[in-house]
Amino acid sequence: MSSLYHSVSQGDGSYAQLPPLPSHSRQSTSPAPPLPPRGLQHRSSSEADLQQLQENSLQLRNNDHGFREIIPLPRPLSMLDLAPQPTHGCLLRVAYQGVPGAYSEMAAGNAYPNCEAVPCEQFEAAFQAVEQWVVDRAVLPIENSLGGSIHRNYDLLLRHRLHIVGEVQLAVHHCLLGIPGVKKEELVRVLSHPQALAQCEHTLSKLNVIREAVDDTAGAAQFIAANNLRDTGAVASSRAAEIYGLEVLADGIQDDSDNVTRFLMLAREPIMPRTDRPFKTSITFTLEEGPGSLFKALAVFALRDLNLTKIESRPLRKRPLRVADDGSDGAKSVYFDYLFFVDFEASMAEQRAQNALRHLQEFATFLRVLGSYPMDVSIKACPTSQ
Ligand SMILES: O=C(O)C(=O)Cc1ccccc1
Repeated sequence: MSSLYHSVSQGDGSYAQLPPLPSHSRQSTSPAPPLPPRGLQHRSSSEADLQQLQENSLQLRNNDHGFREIIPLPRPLSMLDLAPQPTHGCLLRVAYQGVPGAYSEMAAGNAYPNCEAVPCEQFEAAFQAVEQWVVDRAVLPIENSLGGSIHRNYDLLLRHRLHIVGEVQLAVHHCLLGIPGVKKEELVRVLSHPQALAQCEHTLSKLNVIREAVDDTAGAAQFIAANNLRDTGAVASSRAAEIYGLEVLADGIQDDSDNVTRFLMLAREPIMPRTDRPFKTSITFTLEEGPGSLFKALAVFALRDLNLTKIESRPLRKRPLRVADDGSDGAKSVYFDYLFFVDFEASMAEQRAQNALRHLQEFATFLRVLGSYPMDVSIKACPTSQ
């Protein structure tokens, strides 16, 4: 499996290359200044202090001048190093697309309480901010219980080489926002993220307004407030109303009260898969064209009792069409070529998951593990205006 899944080391349960520590906490690799000859150094010769030094992974050795010097040794790993760090997230910087008040910002706060959420104009900027060490994580909305998959974001997952390190399921509660004093019947148009507009289709068609898609929900609210647009409303969160000084003209306007969006947390490095809590693994693969090829691919999971939670297919951008000979008469067929995305309930630390992917690798023409990460088994509530 090592060619499919490699992991390095790091904090918050994830394993990343550590940035340089501040100099006061860095263990020097250059030889420590020589200690005075024994006898003058009662402290270092005492049993307790020597033990302390050993605990600090230092070794005393006579140097060329007969002085004792400290040699740093690698500190043995303890169980504490292997346990995931508590996700205080206080030092984590998490990039999201949108402006404050966006649902992605809430998802970031749910995944990493006390993190610093960093707004980005576009997803591309959020991904690059992680890749260039400007931030530690990026948040990506990936699917919604009403609107389905956010296809563009599946494509982004593939274009970049970030790893999925977590997920958050947020119950999205949409409000219709407007300039204070405006009545919802006075609105001529409503701006929002396309997913939000789709999730409020029923309410918006009753209002008979023009719908306009913008990059994010809170950005729509900010735009209306900044331009004092009395004929325009925004579908956004009640938090966006507070931030931009808008009024909630209607609350809970999504077509179904069960409106849940799933967000992915992305990092430069994968996390160490574990088996002591429910994990999910996301993969993407391509298959040879032919009867039953997808059936065969899915059987590798069924055979090992691995529950699939999601399957999605996207046209293969670089090679969307395949022309094949159909028979002796020279007829040709044109097929669409697809990339499949599958999520299954297991950790890559489990033998059955490794076996399933080894099996799939035998006939998949491409296979990549996007991440193995703790499953969000709850649905987080989004703040409401009441
Ligand atoms: O625009 C936002 O606020 C987002 O975070 C994207 C989004 C839009 C609609 C539902 C969930 C997430």
